[in-house]
Amino acid sequence: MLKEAISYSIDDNASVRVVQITDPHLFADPDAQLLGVNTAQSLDAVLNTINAVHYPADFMLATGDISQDYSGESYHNFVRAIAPLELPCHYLPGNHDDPRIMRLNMQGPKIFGQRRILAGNWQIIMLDSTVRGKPGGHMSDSEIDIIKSAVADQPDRYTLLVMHHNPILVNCAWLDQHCMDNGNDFIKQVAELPQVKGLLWGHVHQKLDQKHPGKHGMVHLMATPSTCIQFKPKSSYFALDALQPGYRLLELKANGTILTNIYRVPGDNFSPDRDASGY
Ligand SMILES: Nc1ncnc2c1ncn2[C@@H]1O[C@@H]2COP(=O)(O)O[C@H]2[C@H]1O
Ligand SMILES: [Fe+2]
Repeated sequence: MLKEAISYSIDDNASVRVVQITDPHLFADPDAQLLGVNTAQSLDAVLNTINAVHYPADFMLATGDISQDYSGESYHNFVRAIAPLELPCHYLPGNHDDPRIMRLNMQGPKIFGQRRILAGNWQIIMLDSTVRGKPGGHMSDSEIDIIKSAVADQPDRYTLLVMHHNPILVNCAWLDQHCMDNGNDFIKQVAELPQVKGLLWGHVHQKLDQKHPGKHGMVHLMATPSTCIQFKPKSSYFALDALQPGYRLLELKANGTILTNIYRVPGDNFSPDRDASGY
C-alpha cells in the first residue's frame, strides 16, 4: 500500500490547489431523482460552476457516496460527468458505495483510488471510514496504521486526512447517529502528529469549518456540502435545506497553512421535496 502513492510535480514552495466534491448520489438512470433533485443534473451544475471559476486546481477529491443505487453504471456516469474538467480525480468510498463495485467501475486514465497523494510540500491520505452495511462510520486501527506509516514515510510533508464520515458531531441528532463512532479518539490520535494540518470529509451534506487545537498548532476540520440535496444544519430531525448544491476549494500552502471555502451553484434551480422524511 505505502508505495502506491500518486505524485504530482509541484514545486516545494508552491501551493497545492484542490477541488473537493462529495455525495453526488448518482443513479444508473440519468433522470432519477433523490428527494426531488435530479442528482446527475445537480452534479453537472456544480461541475459547470467549478469550470466557470477557472480555479487552477491540480486535482479533484471525490469523498464518497458517489452512487445511490450501487450500480456500476452510476460510477460510469460520474466518470463521464467529470471528464470535461480534465482534472485527475482521487476517490474514496462512502456508506452508499460498495467498495468492490466502486473500484471495478471508477476507471479512467485520470481516476485514482490510491491511498496517498504526494504534491508540493504535502501528503494527502485517502481513508476508508465505511462500515459494511451501515450508514455510520468507524476509523479502524488498520486505517490509523496507514496514516502513521504514511507520515513516518514522509515526515517532512504537511498532511491532509480525507475521509467520508464526520469525526465530530454536527448537532443534528438524526444525522449524528451516523457519524464516525470513534471520531473523538481518532482526532485525539491524529492531532498528536505534527504533520497533520487538516481533516476533510463529506457525508453531512452541509458546510462546516472549525479549528481543533492540536499538539503542534490548530488542525482544520472541514465538511463540504453535497453536490445534490442539502441537510438543514442543527436540526434534531431529518430536514432538507433550500441551500443550493456546493463544492469546496482548498489551497494547501507551502508553509502548511490551508486556505479554503465552500461555494454553491448560483440561482435556485435545485429545490428538494421539503416534506421528505428521509431516504
Ligand atoms: N429520516 C432519517 N433518519 C435517520 N437516518 C436517515 C434518514 N434518512 C436518511 N438517513 C440516513 O442518514 C444518512 C446520512 O447521509 P447518507 O447520504 O450517508 O445516507 C443517509 C441515510 O442512510
Ligand atoms: Fe454518506
